[in-house]
Parts: sequence; structure tokens; C-alpha cells
Amino acid sequence: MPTDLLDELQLIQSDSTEIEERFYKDLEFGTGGMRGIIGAGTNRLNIYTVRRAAQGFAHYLSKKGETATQKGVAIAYDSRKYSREFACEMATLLAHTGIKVYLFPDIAPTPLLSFAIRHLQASAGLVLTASHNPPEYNGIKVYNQDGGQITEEDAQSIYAEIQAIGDPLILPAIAWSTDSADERIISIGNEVVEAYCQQVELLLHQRALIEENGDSLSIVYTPLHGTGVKVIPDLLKRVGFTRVQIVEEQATADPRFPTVKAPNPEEPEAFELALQLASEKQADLIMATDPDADRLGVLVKTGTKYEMVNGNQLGAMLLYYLLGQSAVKGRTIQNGLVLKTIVTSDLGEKIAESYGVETLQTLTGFKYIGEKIEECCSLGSRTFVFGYEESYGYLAGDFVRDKDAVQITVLVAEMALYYQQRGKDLFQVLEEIYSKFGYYREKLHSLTVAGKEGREQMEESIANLRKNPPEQIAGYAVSVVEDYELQIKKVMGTGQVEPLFFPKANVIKIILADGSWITVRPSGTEPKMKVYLSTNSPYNKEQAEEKMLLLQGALPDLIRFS
Ligand SMILES: O=P(O)(O)OC[C@H]1O[C@H](O)[C@H](O)[C@@H](O)[C@@H]1O
Repeated sequence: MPTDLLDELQLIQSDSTEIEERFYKDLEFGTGGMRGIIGAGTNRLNIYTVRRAAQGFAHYLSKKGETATQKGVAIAYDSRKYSREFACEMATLLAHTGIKVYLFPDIAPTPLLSFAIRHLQASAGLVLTASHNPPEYNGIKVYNQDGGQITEEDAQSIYAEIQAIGDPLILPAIAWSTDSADERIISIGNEVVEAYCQQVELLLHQRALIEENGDSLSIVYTPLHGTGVKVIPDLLKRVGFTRVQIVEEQATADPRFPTVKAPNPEEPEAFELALQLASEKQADLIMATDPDADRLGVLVKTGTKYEMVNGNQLGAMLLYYLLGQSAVKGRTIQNGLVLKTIVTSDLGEKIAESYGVETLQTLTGFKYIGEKIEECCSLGSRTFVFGYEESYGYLAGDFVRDKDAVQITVLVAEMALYYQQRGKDLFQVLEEIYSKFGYYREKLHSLTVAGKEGREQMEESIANLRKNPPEQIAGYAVSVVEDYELQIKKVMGTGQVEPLFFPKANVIKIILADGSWITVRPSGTEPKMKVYLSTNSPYNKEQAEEKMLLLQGALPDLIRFS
């Protein structure tokens, strides 16, 4: 047994609570794969639980047939503690089971793994990462052959295989060495990264403008100690953005994430060092990617200060820019398709509609967006335009099937430069969008659910809402209640009930007559109940904000939860 695990076990020998916590269950394996605290225990991520997951995954893949094992599995890892060790453990075990493995030789962004699966025509992919979680966490994300994250059915099959193995201590330890694993472990070469970068370049609309004026946009970028540093700075420079400053203190891949509370670009605190550098350099734009570089946070200089753009706002701006660029070039998008989740603002849909492009909604989670792209666009019947979620995940080029902060970083830089050349910063562009399509405001309330009791309270509170949906909220009439668990939508005025064509999920969306809404769901990744609010006004932001305050004020009555 590795000495660190032994030491840990010795330390907790007489601590029954700690023993219980670590051993009372196996780490769960869901649609997001497996995520947990690193350490000793069945409910922890360690070499044994990883080995067991690898063996279960190997069984699952083998059952798909010889083609699946021959096509192989692409594996990537981020900068977290043990990410590389766990990736090598999984690679070795899969190779010894007779499965071909493609392994990145160094840390790599998650979107690059999604691309590599498609490029190498592998049958699946794995990434060792815990995304933006705190340093004590790690995890395994699982991808299908399309390059999208697996959905429910596959997750259940893999979990069943993992559970069937039983005690992970019975699995043999296979020493890591490329020799022992023979030629079945192939190192992913730089040509894959190059092929990816070329695809990203093809997404750009303003190459000439960037080549000529790229140096007028000053950018500060931070990878927050993660994988983005491997690709993003070079890519920005290569396309012509020459004034890119990296936050040096955060440019090293450090599993402790020592300079931030959490490496999460949704949190304003994560931008502290980047802000200092930006003020010093008078930067126009600050961009931060999370450790596996699938999500992007942006701060924009507007007047004399920097303001954070939220996920709904950046998604709407990118869509407005991309559709606008196609229109300017006279390109008609045949059967275009925009994808967003049901908890993402409707502003994007309004923008798409004005360009004759349809928007489809999915449940929360980019895996559903990836799945829809495959379903609707892979045979060329529809043209994928853009997909996004409020939680800072965006995708413009479907050569990747998960959110991709690498391609979006380059596109945001292009968009900022394009508007800068027209005398506007991105917040002025946002004002332009609001004045055309309506003023939208969004808020997310996350309520922490402590332990089993908390979970029960949350379930009860959602069940109550399901049983007794309100007819009005803060004086506004409710027009529709969508219940994704019962898969029905009820029109309040007429009482008419229609089916909802989504997979089952414990989500309730209450829509007011003016299109404002409140949506409630349990988080799938953290012990939290999430309440999303969206308001709008066709006239001005004050009215949208006032509605937001009223809806927020009504929440305690609507969602009884202590
Ligand atoms: O279920 P939640 O905690 O709200 O998390 C939802 C998020 O989960 C993962 O991170 C997925 O990759 C995201 O696409 C999704 O938005």
C-alpha cells in the first residue's frame, strides 16, 4: 500500500467518525463520472478506487465488442494531485486488458481530449480532473466516441461493472512502464494539438483585422494553475494577439492552487492577481480558465473599472457576434441550431430568432448539449451555431463536443478587438443587445444541503412546489409550470397539460406571463439546491432589476427550506 495511504489510515485508527465517513459507501459514479476527496477509503479517490473504476470501465468497453477495444481510449489529465499517476494507472490497466490507449504525455485541457477522441477515432475518453473543485478533490470524467460526456444509460452500465468487481484490493497492481504495457499505449503527439489549433483558427471571422490590429488589444490571461497554459497563450499569439500578459504566479501547474481560494472563474476572488496585473498594464480584457480549461470567466474594462461578465451575458454576446459576422459576410446559415440549457437566459434565443436560427433547450449539463449536436448535426441535416450554459461553458466549433474555453478565449479576444475598433467595449455591446432584444437579469441562489437530513428537506421542498405550484408570484401571474420529473407542462390559465420531451429530471420551472422564470433543481455535482431566476423588461434595466428584487423577495414563501 502506498505510504501516504498507510500514514492516513494510521492517523485515523481511533477516529470512528472519520472511519465511517471514509468507508460507509463506495464513491459514486454518475453522468459526471467520479469525483471525490483524495485519500484512503472506499468513499475516497485513491489508487485502489481508480484501479477498480478502470477495470469496470474496461469490462464495459469490452462488452461493446472488439472494434471498441481496438479503436481504443484517449486519456488526458490535469494538474491536480495524482492526476498523472491515476491516468497512468488507468492506461496500464486498460492496455493489459487488451484495450488500445492513447495517452497525453503532459497535462492537457479537457476540450483537447474531446477533440482527440474524434480525431483519433477512439471509442471513448477519460480525463483525470475534478474541474474547479478545491485542491483536495480529484475525479474521472468519461467521454463517449462522439467526444461528448457520457449520459445516464452509459454511466449506469459503467457503475454496474465497477460494483460487480467488489473489493478493489483483489485487483493486481501492474507496474507503470511503457514497455510492460507494450505498444498498446500510444503517446498522443503534437500533431493532434496542431490539428486542434487549426480548427480553432477556422472559427475566426476577422483574421485580417487581428493580423493588422491585434496589438491594440491588451489581454491579461490566467490559467489558474491549470492546463490552459499549455495551449491558450501560444494560440492567442499565433493568431495575432501580441499583447497577452500571463499572470506568472498562476502560470505554473500547481495542484495546491496556492494563490486562490478556489480555482473557479465564476468567483470574482479568482481574479485578484489578474486584476492587479491588468491595472498595471492597463489591459482591456481579463480572461481566466478553470484547471481543465473547459470553462471561461471574463472581466472587461469599461470606463475606468473592470466588470465581470456572467455566463448568460457572455453567451449572448458571442452569439450576437457570431451570427452578426455571418450575416455581414452574406453567409446564410442553413437550418442553423443554437443550444442552451433550461436554466440559461432566454436572451440568446431572442438573438438567434432575429437571424432565423432556431434554439433548442436541454437539461442542465453540457453532456446534453453534446448529445443534441450529435443527434441533430452530425449527419449534416442541421448546422451547429453555438451552445452555452449559464455556468460559464460555451462551444462554437463542434469539432469538440464539450464546453471549450480554449476556442472561446480566442473568439472573445477577436470579438473584443472587433468592437474596440468600432469604439465600443463589451459592456457597451451588451447594452446594444439589451436595447434591441430586451433587458435581461439573472440570479442564482445556491442553498447548501447538509447531510442526509438536508437532502430530505430539499426533496420535500421541491415536492411541495410540485404539489402546490403558485398561481402568482409577487403579484405577477404564473402562466406555465414545467415539471421535468413528471415530464409535463401545465398552462395555468386553461389547466391544459402537455408533454415535455426531456429526460426525467427533478426540476421545476415556473414561468410568468412576461417570460420571467424561477427554476429549482438539486445540483448534480455538489450538495446544494439551486434556484435560478431570470427576469426581463422590454423597456429598461431598472424594470428588469425591480422584478428581480420582487422575485427574490418571494422566494422564502415559495421554497420553504431552512
Ligand atoms: O449540477 P450542477 O452542480 O448545477 O452542475 C452542472 C454542471 O455540471 C458539470 O460541471 C457539467 O460539466 C456542466 O456542464 C454543468 O453545468
